[in-house]
Amino acid sequence: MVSPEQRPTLHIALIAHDRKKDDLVRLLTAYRPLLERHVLFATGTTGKRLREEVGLPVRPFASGPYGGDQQIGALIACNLVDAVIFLRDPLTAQPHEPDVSALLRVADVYDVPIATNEGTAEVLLRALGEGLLDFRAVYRGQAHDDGNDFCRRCAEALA
Ligand SMILES: O=C(CO)COP(=O)(O)O
Repeated sequence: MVSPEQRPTLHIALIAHDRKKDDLVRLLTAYRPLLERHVLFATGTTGKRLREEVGLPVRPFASGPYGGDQQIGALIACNLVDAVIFLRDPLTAQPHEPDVSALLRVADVYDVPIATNEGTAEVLLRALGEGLLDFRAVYRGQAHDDGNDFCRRCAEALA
């Protein structure tokens, strides 16, 4: 039996569209002790709220409409993201819809567990707590393009 302290630190991306941000804040407040020991990053406005309202040490990326989804997608393409919680708003058109689709697509390319609604996010967080996502640490960093300097530098920056 592996104790929580022995478990690998995972890289988790956290994103929410505007009308889902309150839901994400509430959800992650409940799971804060679990998340604190992992490397967390988020799109700009989501990250600001998680830092200020939940107290999570979230690394900021650009705001979604300004390329934040693409930045996180680039990390996924380096296989540096182990799980994504992305509470999407399915009822509001987004100006950067192509970026959203691209993020979901690249997560599928790399088989990254991704939750796009609160129900699945709850399941993913419980799985994280049980160690069911630890296998991701084995795959992390195995980019399709070996010797990719961009990915190597990103990995160093996130370490
Ligand atoms: O738009 C987003 C995801 O597509 C989220 O971006 P923000 O966290 O900057 O609001």
